[in-house]
Amino acid sequence: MLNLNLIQHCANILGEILDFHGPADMKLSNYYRDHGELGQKDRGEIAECIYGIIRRLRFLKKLNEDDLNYKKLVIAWLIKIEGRSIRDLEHGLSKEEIEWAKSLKSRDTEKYTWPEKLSLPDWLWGLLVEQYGIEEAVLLGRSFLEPAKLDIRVNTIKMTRDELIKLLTKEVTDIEVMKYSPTGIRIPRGTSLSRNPLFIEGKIEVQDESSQILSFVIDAKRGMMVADFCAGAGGKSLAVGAIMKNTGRIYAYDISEKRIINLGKRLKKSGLSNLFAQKIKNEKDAKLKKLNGKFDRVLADVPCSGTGTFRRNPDLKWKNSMQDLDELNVKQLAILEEAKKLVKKEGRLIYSTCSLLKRENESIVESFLKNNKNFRSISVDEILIKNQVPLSTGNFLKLTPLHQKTDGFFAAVLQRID
Ligand SMILES: C[S@@+](CC[C@H](N)C(=O)[O-])C[C@H]1O[C@@H](n2cnc3c(N)ncnc32)[C@H](O)[C@@H]1O
Repeated sequence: MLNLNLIQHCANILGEILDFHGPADMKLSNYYRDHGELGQKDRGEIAECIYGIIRRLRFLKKLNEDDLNYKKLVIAWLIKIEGRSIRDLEHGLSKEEIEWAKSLKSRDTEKYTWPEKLSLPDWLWGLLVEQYGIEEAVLLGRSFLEPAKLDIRVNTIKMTRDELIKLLTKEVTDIEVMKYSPTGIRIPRGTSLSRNPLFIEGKIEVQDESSQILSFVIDAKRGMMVADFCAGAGGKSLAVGAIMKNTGRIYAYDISEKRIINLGKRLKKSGLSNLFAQKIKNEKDAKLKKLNGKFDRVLADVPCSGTGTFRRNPDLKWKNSMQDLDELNVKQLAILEEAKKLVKKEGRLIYSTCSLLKRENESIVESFLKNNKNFRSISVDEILIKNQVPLSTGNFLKLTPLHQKTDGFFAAVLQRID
């Protein structure tokens, strides 16, 4: 619960974050760095408040009559979402602010539209309703408002999940064994791990359950050649490397130098020696040519709207537009068209996004299959069964925070059949 002395800090941070230039978590870290007087507990409470406000920004702005007065946004969040009483807040507020806070009580929020109540942009609400129907869209919208717990993957190169649980029980009270991923546990959000020896020694990684499940969908076997086309900082490459028990070879590519450098740092502590990371200029980089037709598995975890990750990255709600979605669609198909060239005969191309939108998922796969008759979609369910993942979502992997309590995620497995 927010200590009221921190209200002004929260208002200052909102002033920096709400232009939505740059990631919210980075701006928050920068603020903490410039305000060394804020202790660990204060930082936790501030983060809770800031993310709570970004999650419900549209609703809170509406209450605020669209006035971007940052302190009032914090007050509205405290009163309407956190249920704090006005008397509790009084000593930190001016007379005018107290009067305004009192007026909040009488606002009739029932008459707000669904996207206002659920704090979603109209364009996205339209797509969700079209795809899921209004009832499920409302439930999905509500699920985006629930903050996610912290998901951990055990690095099975170094220890088992049981060993991890035994060790962690001493310091973390509420540990859940993941329902689907055989390598994961879920712990309370806000648990600080950066100085934990398990993290420093590469025995654990922070990774959402959906991404852990994907690493089993890739179905990489010992000794295989695997390419991770959009590897980012390597979360999925590292997980696959461990599943392959440090055999075979994984080539991880990304256009972002910074992410490839971060991957290198994580790789060092992972204990893996089967992973090679390289920066590429773009999906047509000449480096890739000599590897055409060489891979058993090629993952294209393409850039997307991130609609599946709103619980963790609520600022994404306010960063994308319909036009961005059009541009993303072009890029997604272009990457898939280049990634396919790396797949060998009988090999598999895995297309994935952390999006809930058909336009970025099924529609891209459909277009691809239409133009590439030498690929066919194979059942994700069957792969999951073989890998002892107790989950069934049909031909494609389709996860949502509403149904599986994971980030929203999509994957299709496309086998080369010529
Ligand atoms: C969804 S993220 C990947 C996340 C990553 N697989 C992980 O598990 O952390 C998409 C990545 O694609 C990269 N990217 C964007 N355009 C690309 C391209 N043309 N070729 C390769 N990677 C690209 C971005 O830099 C970003 O890291």
